[in-house]
Amino acid sequence: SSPLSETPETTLTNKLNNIRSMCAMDNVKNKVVDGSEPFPEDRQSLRSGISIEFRNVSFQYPDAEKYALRNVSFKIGAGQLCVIVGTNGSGKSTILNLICRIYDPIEGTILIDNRDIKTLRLADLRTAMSILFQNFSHFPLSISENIGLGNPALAHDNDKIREAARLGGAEEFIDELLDGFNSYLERPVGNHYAPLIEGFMMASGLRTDFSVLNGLPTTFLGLSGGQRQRLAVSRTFMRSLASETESSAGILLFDEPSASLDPLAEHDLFERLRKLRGSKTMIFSTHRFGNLTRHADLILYMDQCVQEQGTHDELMSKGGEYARMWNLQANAFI
Ligand SMILES: Nc1ncnc2c1ncn2[C@@H]1O[C@H](COP(=O)(O)OP(=O)(O)OP(=O)(O)O)[C@@H](O)[C@H]1O
Repeated sequence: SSPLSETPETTLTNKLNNIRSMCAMDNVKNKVVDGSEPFPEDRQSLRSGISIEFRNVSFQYPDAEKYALRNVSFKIGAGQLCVIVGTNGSGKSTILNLICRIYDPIEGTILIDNRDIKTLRLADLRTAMSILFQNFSHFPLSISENIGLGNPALAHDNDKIREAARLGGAEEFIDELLDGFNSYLERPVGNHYAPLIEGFMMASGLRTDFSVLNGLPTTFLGLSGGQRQRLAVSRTFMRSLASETESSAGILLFDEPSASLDPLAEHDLFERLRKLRGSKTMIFSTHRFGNLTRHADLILYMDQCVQEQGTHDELMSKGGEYARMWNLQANAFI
C-alpha cells in the first residue's frame, strides 16, 4: 500500500507478511540437482576467463506454452566478449539464466570449460561468475556495503570497493555525496530491523562493529535510475576483483546493463569492459546495436533460436536481420 494509506497496523501486517514470505522460501524445493565435481580444476583459469558452449540447447519455462529457446548452439572462447541481441522475448535473459543454472535445459548440453555444467558443484559454479540481473535491488545499507555485498570476502577493503565503483562508473557521483561511500540509500536497517540484520551481517562477516549505527543519519539519498544502475554494475564488478587469497569471478554476465545510462556513461562503461577482455569471459544482453556490438568477439542474434552469429563485420556483410536492425538504429541518427 502507499505510505499515505499506511497506519501502524498495516505497516506491522506488511512486515509480518514479508517475514512469512521469507520463511516460506525455506520450503521451496531446489529442482536443480547439485553436481559433485569441484570447479575450476585450475584457479588460473578464473584469471583468463572460462569458455562457455551451448550444444543444441532447448528450454521451456515451467507451465509456459512455448519454448523460450530452441536448438541453440554457440561457443564463447575463454576471455571473449559476447553480445546477445534480439527483440523482447527472444530468449536473451534465458541464456543467462541457464548459464547460472537457475534452470536446466530440457534438451541439449551446456559446457563450462569443456565440462558438462550439471557435473559441477553449484556453489563453485556460482562463485566463478557474477551476474547483473535486470531486476536488481539495493539494500538499506551504506553505499559502500551495497557494493561490498558483491563480494563479502572483500567487503572491508575500501580500496577494492572504490575500484569496483570506478569500474561501474559510480565513483564520481558517490564522491560528490555529503557522506561519500558512507551515505545511506534509505532509512538504515539499524533503525528498523537492527537485531535481525546485525545478526545476518555478523554471520556473513560484513560488519562486526555496530557503533556506527548509534549516530544514524536522519537524511537518506534518493538516487536517479542511472545512478542506481551504476551502483548495481559496481556490485557486479566487485565480484570480479580478486583478494590475495581467493580468486575472482571468471565469467561476468550483464542483462541490459546500460538500460538507464546516458550515452556518455554507456560509452565509458563499454570502454572499461573492453579492457577486461582476455581476463574475463563477458556476456551482455542488450537491445542496442552500437559501440559494444562492433567490438564483440561474438554476436548472437536471437529469435528463440540463434538466427545469426558472428562478428559485427561478418553479420553486416551477410546483410541479414542483424544488418537490418543495425541500419534501422543508425538511420535514426542520420
Ligand atoms: N519466468 C518465466 N516463466 C515463463 N515464461 C517466461 C519466464 N521468463 C521468460 N519467459 C518467456 O520466455 C521467452 C524468452 O524470454 P526472455 O526473458 O529470455 O527474453 P529476452 O530476450 O531477455 O526479453 P527482453 O528483451 O524483454 O528482456 C519469452 O516468451 C518470455 O515470455
